[in-house]
Amino acid sequence: MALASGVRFAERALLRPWALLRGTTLGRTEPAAGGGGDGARRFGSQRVLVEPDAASGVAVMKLRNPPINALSLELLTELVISLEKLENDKTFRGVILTSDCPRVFCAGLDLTEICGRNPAHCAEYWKAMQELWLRTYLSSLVLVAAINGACPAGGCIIALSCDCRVLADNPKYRIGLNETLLGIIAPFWLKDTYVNTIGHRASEQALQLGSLFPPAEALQVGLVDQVVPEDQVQSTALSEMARWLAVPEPGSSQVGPIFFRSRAPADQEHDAKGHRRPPAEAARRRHPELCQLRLQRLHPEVAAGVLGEAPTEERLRAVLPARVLAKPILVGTVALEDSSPVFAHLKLLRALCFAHLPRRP
Ligand SMILES: CCCCCC/C=C/CC(=O)SCCNC(=O)CCNC(=O)[C@H](O)C(C)(C)COP(=O)(O)OP(=O)(O)OC[C@H]1O[C@@H](n2cnc3c(N)ncnc32)[C@H](O)[C@@H]1OP(=O)(O)O
Repeated sequence: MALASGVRFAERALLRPWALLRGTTLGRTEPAAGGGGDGARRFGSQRVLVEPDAASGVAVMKLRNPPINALSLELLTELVISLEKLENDKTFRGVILTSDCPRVFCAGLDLTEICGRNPAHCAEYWKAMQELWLRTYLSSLVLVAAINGACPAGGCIIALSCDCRVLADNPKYRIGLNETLLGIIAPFWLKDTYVNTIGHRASEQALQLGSLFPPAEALQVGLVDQVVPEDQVQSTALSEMARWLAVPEPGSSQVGPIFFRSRAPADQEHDAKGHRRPPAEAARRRHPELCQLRLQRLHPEVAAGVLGEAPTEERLRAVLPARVLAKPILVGTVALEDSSPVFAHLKLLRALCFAHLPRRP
């Protein structure tokens, strides 16, 4: 949610996602649907459509990377840029995140970005993913997720990074962190995000089992705040947004993501002169491990030994999309440096570990 109003992401140099973009048109501006009589203009990029309403200070941001809104490097990058653009525009205080693709909110990481790619690409991809997480989780805007489709894995993380979640009541629209079923072990920050939302025991169970919750269960466990008929998702999200924005000067109080989402000692939040650090820098100080993530090409046996048991080919074949498996798999693993202070906590650092599988016959 909103941070102190004067606090913005000054540390832009750390977030230079446009450098990652290849062949993407950004900043296209066109009249908003419905006339845009208030002067608000629709803008966006190839994969992110932004419909701003200057009068209410709320923008609707739609993911449109068909068919399933997989988080490709381009989509991650364009999301970061679009959010940054709105954060920099004082007109806007809230964003509703939703999908422009039927039946899917977001399928999570684009597995084609990490299968059969070289370590440099995987590292670039992993970094972009973390940047989006930091950008959403520590956003100075109120973020409401209008979840109008399936919401597994990375899609769920995006939703969890929002202040509030409204899910369409369709049993096919399941939500949760199913990473373990893919042989991906949740990094600590992903686990923490789950715990912060649904509590320790529920997270322990859900993460380890890779549970995907249908709407009623998602509501019961606290993963979403409202479940409503599909045609009411958008309007409910707008009502929720109004409720959050009704709080005077959200973020100028001590109640905001920094308050709730960190347990940082004061010296990580403030510099020697007592000035509040930019949120991205504060987050990096709290979690130096984030900066230390390195892609290492580990020998499969080493990966299995260091990172725990590698998933079997049968298991992966059962869950991974056929298109992904058609490519030579993997890739290696993302792990923390040996020198990381948390290296001992294996459960937390088994970040992204796939088995080394032979080419599909
Ligand atoms: C804030 C930053 C993010 C932090 C992220 C932290 C880490 C997250 C880890 C992950 O996200 S790993 C990815 C896990 N994702 C999944 O398990 C989703 C798998 N997909 C599905 O469950 C379904 O596809 C769906 C999303 C429910 C949609 O079902 P639908 O029946 O509508 O479509 P499909 O026929 O299944 O798929 C269409 C097409 O898309 C391919 N595909 C599906 N998922 C992915 C994916 N994640 N990456 C790449 N490609 C994917 C699928 O293979 C089909 O391809 P085809 O060529 O048409 O056969």
